[in-house]
Amino acid sequence: MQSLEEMRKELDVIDDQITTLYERRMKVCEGVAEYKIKNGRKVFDKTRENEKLAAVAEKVSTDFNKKGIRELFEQLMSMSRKLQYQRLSEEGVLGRLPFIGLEQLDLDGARVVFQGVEGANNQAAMLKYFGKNVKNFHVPSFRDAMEAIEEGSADYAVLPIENSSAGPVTQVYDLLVEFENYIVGETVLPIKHMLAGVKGTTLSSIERVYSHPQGLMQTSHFLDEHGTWQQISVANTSMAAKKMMEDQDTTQAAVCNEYAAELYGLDILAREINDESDNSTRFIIVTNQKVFLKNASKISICFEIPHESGSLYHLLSHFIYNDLNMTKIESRPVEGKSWEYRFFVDFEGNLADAAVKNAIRGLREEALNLKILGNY
Ligand SMILES: O=C(O)C(=O)C[C@]1(C(=O)O)C=C[C@@H](O)C=C1
Repeated sequence: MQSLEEMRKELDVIDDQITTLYERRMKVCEGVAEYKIKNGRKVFDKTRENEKLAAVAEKVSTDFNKKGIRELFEQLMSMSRKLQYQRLSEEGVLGRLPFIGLEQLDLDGARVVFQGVEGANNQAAMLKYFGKNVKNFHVPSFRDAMEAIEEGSADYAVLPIENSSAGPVTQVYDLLVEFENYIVGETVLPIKHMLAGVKGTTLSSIERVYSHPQGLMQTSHFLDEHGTWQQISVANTSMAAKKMMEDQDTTQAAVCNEYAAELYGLDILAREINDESDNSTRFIIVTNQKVFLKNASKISICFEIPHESGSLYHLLSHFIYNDLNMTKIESRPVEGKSWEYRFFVDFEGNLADAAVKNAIRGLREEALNLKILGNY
């Protein structure tokens, strides 16, 4: 039997050959890129790649090696594509993205819509971002807020997108796909939940507790201690508070913020019942124009992927090869396609950066239905 040293020497010789061949292959790919730039051809050619993968798998013997050689060539062709996108970027033929860069947002006389009623956390987020003199109105649902912007009755909407303890506000993710509205800003607000009821309500008189599903989730430890209370979801925490005022019923209570409790004349029965003491929610600012701030530093996109092994891995490699820092990934089911998912990715960058254009070009060619949700 050969010694380990001898086998390693043999591997070194083989690897030298592979390395030389790799460089030679990439040199040819540079030529392919030049050809494609000149002739306006797409970099990604799925048919050619599939033919290549089938051909190389034919040339090796065992199932293990067939799988291995496919993976190796998937990787080689993926590197080749990245090199080609880079050449396209250097030649300035990446194309323009349909977003207009602005020095600042047009906030003059802006009308802002938020979901809920007076006292909602959405309202507090709006006041934080736009200041207390902002012209505003509220609507019953997130969908209504999206529609208000789309049809132009509001210029901006403020929508919650994620909570530090309860996670994503999934409905807002889905609406971002459905509507031609774009994220232009974000703000994070600490959220402190109170348990509030009308005068005379006590912890022992409560039978039902009302709040937004996120409010119920974010206070689940406290609510679990009162397991007999029925938990009822309503559209907004402040709507729950308003309902308490309207019903004047001591068998029910609301999970809402302190301002809403005060506004609707409720007593606070328990303070800061949120599971996490630093509970906070991130809100996005949405508009109907494809604009971004020139100093924006975060991009949100979403895309579907072919239902094939390795698809997500290959798509995400566009971030790695363009040195882009991915900060978040979420997935949501695709409507009408059971067990297929749409991915939402946030990464650092500005739409004017070459690296970003390069990554988006690659993602657009290889993903299905890529949508840029905003740069902010
Ligand atoms: O043949 C091409 O068109 C190439 O760009 C080369 C190559 C490869 O590396 O083999 C790379 C990307 C395409 O998706 C298909 C194949």
